[in-house]
Amino acid sequence: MRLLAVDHPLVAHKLTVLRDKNTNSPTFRLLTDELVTLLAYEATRDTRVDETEFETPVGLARGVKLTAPKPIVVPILRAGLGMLDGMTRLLPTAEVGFLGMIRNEETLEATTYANRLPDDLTGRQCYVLDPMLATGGTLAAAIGYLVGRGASHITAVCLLAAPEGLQLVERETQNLGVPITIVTAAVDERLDENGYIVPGLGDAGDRLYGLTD
Ligand SMILES: O=P(O)(O)OC[C@H]1O[C@H](OP(=O)(O)OP(=O)(O)O)[C@H](O)[C@@H]1O
Ligand SMILES: O=c1cc[nH]c(=O)[nH]1
Ligand SMILES: [Mg+2]
Repeated sequence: MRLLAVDHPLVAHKLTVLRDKNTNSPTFRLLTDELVTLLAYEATRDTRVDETEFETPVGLARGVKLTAPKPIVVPILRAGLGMLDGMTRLLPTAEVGFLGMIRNEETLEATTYANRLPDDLTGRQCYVLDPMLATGGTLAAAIGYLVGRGASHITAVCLLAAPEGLQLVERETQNLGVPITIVTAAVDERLDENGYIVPGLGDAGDRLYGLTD
C-alpha cells in the first residue's frame, strides 16, 4: 500500500477551516469539494493514458488520451457523495458507481446496504471516495469488494486518515495482489474510544448533510 499525505498550503488552510466545529454545512460542503479537487490532482497521477496523434490548426501533434475503459469513481455513501463533484471535475468522463456502507456505532463494523456497480471491473482503475478512514473497516471492505469484481488498481481519496485505519487497510489488502494507494489531506493522531478520528472533524456525513443542528 502506498500512502500519500498531500503537503500543500492550500490543502492545510482549507482543512483547518473544515475541522473547525463552527464551520456550517454549506461552507463544509464547499470546502470538501475544493479539497477533493486538490487531492484529485495528486490521486490521478497514475491514471492510464494512451498516446495519440491529432492535428492542431498548425500541424500534426502527439498527445495522450485516457485509456479505455475509463476509470471508475466510487463514492461510499453517504459522506463520500460530498466528494463526487470535486473528483469528476477532473475526471469528467469517468464512470461512477455507488456503494452504500454504514458503520455500526457500537461494534464499529461496516455493512453494505446499497450497491450500484458494474458486475465486471476486470482491469479497471477505481477511485474510491470516503472522507474518513477511521478504523479502516469500511475502506478495507470496499476495496475487497472492488478487487473481487476484478479491479486492477485502487486509489482511495480521503480527507483524513487515522494511523490505526491505515494499518488495518494495509494488513487486509496486502495479499490482494493489486496496487493500493491512499491519498489523504492529513494523517491524524489516533482514534478515540468511540472510533472517531482525533482531532478529526467529527461526523463527516452529519456535517455535510446537516443532521446535527
Ligand atoms: O473507517 P471506519 O471506522 O469504517 O469509519 C469510516 C466510515 O464512517 C463514516 O461513515 P458512516 O458509517 O458514519 O456513514 P455515513 O457516511 O452515512 O455518515 C465515514 O464516512 C466512513 O465511511
Ligand atoms: O471521525 C470519524 C470517524 C468515522 N466517521 C466519521 O464521520 N468521523
Ligand atoms: Mg456518518
